[in-house]
Amino acid sequence: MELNVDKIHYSYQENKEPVFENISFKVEKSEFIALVGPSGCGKTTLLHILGGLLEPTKGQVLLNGSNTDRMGKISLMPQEDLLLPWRTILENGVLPLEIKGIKKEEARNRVKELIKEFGLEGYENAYPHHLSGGMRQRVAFLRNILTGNKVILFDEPFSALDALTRFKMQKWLLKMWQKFKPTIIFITHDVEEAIFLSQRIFLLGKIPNRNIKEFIVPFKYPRDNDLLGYPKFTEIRQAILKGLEGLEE
Ligand SMILES: Nc1ncnc2c1ncn2[C@@H]1O[C@H](COP(=O)(O)OP(=O)(O)OP(=O)(O)O)[C@@H](O)[C@H]1O
Repeated sequence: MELNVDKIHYSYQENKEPVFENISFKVEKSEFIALVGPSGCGKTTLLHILGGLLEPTKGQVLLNGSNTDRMGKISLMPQEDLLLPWRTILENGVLPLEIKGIKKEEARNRVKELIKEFGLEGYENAYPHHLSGGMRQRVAFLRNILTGNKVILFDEPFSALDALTRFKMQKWLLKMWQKFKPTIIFITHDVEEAIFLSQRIFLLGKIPNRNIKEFIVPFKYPRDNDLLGYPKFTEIRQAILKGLEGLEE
């Protein structure tokens, strides 16, 4: 699904300084976009608008060209995985299918198949607290894939993970993205993570800039560790860091 953000403004309260004004951008079907910016610039607010949790004060968000209700069509993945602690991994996985009214047996079989693909085999009957942070994120992502939503918004999903798990999860996410082809918008504070994962990076400005600066990441997929040593990687990182520094002046 493609997303078209058309001159949106947002204020949490009337007469208060807006979080942003006049933001426009377009995201193509199956694109991977990273969203970076200084703390408090409005990244989460923007994600909540895209996901339909908030409505823009002005402007509109079009999903495949239409101004329909976005809730239920776009998935939001926050840092906390939102798994139900009293349900096993299998039972957590079947939730979106249960909601769609799919028969129990069929739902369980579909989830079991995916559990394998998501590297969670053997954990079907475990509870979320038995799993590592990275594994819980996989279950959360599996659940999002089962909703059938073609746009997935990530709000710093890996920031609580240790460096090695995080790197493994980045590679895993890219693999899953290539397989299922959702459109992804991914907030991160980590510039290297943004470059490693995405095709384009949006740097969200701060008051009074409040606009979006775009960086193209030209590397092909699949991507691997050696990317971090490429001169072009360093060049993009420097350009983004310079952009971030410029916002602090
Ligand atoms: N519910 C709310 N009511 C009023 N103001 C809010 C609310 N949520 C966020 N804000 C304000 O809106 C601005 C943008 O916040 P937001 O959380 O979107 O930024 P962010 O870029 O995601 O920040 P961070 O990187 O620190 O997570 C901040 O000034 C914040 O204080």
